[in-house]
Amino acid sequence: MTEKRPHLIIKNGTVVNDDFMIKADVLVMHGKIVAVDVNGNLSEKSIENDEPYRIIDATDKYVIPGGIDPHTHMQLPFMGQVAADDFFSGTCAAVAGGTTMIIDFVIPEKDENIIKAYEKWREWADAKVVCDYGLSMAITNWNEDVEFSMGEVVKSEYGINSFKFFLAYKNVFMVTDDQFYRGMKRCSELGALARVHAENGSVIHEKQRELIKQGVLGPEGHTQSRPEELEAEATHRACTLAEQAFCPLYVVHVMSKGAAKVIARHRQRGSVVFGEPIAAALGVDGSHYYDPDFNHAAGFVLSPPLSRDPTTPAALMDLLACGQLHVTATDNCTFNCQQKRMGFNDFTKIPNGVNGVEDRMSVVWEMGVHSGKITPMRFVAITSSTAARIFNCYPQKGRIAVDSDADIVIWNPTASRTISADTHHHAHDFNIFEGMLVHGVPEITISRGRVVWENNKLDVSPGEGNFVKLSPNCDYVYRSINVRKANYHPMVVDRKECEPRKQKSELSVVSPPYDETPEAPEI
Ligand SMILES: NC(=O)NCCC(=O)O
Ligand SMILES: [Zn+2]
Ligand SMILES: [Zn+2]
Repeated sequence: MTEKRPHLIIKNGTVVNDDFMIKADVLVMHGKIVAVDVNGNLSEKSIENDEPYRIIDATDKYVIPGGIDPHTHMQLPFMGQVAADDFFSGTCAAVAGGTTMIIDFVIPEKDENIIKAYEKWREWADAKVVCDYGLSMAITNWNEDVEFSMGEVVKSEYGINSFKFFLAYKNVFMVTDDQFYRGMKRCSELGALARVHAENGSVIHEKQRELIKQGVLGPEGHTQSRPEELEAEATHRACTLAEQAFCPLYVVHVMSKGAAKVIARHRQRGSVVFGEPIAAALGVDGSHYYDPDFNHAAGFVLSPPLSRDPTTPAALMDLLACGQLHVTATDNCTFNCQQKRMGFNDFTKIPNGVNGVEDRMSVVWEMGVHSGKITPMRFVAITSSTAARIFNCYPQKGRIAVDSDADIVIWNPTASRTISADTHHHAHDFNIFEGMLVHGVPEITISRGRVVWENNKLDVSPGEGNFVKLSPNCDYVYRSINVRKANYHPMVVDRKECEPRKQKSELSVVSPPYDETPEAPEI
């Protein structure tokens, strides 16, 4: 084991954090960063006790914190199928693309105890992950058991600090507004973050029925049943209810300009709300739903759908650049062509979900840094550090600094590659970015000090990754909300001295005689 995992001296690279970049050497021992040296003095002499070490030359490369993908669904049972990427292939794809931590979702069935569901996910993931992972918990129902169990899973033995609510998928995962509000009040009590899938599930359900009746059966029905307005409406509702509940909110998969604008408007009013566009929305658009090939069109089906407006991907990147959107994720939830064919004659049965975990870093680099919109520092912020801050694992994750975990990527900004299902490390047989040329390539990925990806090859074993417990009461998301909560006092009007109300006959109110009542104005 020690032979396979020597200490690492990364020399001559440019270290990039979200707030500075500088030429420096980095020393990695026992899974941690133990030195960052701007004088270039690190050498084999830095290694104690003749232990095995390896020097990595990072000349002309960036040394960046490993990517954090805060939104994945590995091996998710969904719409009668199980997502093709399990925690092994999914995390293999992650590290091949420069991502060293994922946050996946426990999604209990409506009548399932959330602690039982949590244990199931841990069992699935612990045995298979090749990099670190955390969990977020979905709340798909509301009752006393759910309310109590939320309090349990935020305890340190479980390590959950965020809860996700679906306003879509009627009769499956969707919660009503009152359940959502109560859930967020509970989050606020517990110091947890609320996350939301924002779409109007009830109206979508109606539109799906209308379209099927009208004979629209193919994947084009998916986009037509989910107009962008229904994403914007639900996003506005979610932000409004979160404000009422004194709860910070994180909107997952922001897919449209309308939803992004809603987030910006609420932030302008002081709301603590974060927006997460995904790689799919930054790299491709919704024109694919009209492709005559069912397999192709169905391969792009996810919810909310990709925008039909071809200017949306660039607009979302602009908002990431200027700080109105905050993190990039993937919603990685992959299905084979065969699985997508479940909905051949009925688009409502096409399993929803696409890939992203392998290609996110390169797609964001291409659309952001290579296009000249953002700096490498902002790239680090939106692919890693801000997620670490929001989910309360910073600077353990998301930073190149002494004592941080050695989750590091040696990033070659001048290399390029063409994305393809033929070469990807996902378990499924389709890639929504097929044929896309991306500049910016993760040449080496290091997970807790282990080189897991190099020379286009994986060197991993299932179960090598660790579960990262995430604790509540994160200052980054709760500081201002806690002040607002403390300043809020419901108003009570003191009426103790009030006389009982007089009988109607005693009241001296003079109402005008009937014929003097002014006429209603004509419209
Ligand atoms: N997004 C999607 O289509 N599939 C995964 C489940 C979800 O996040 O909504
Ligand atoms: Zn979702
Ligand atoms: Zn999702």
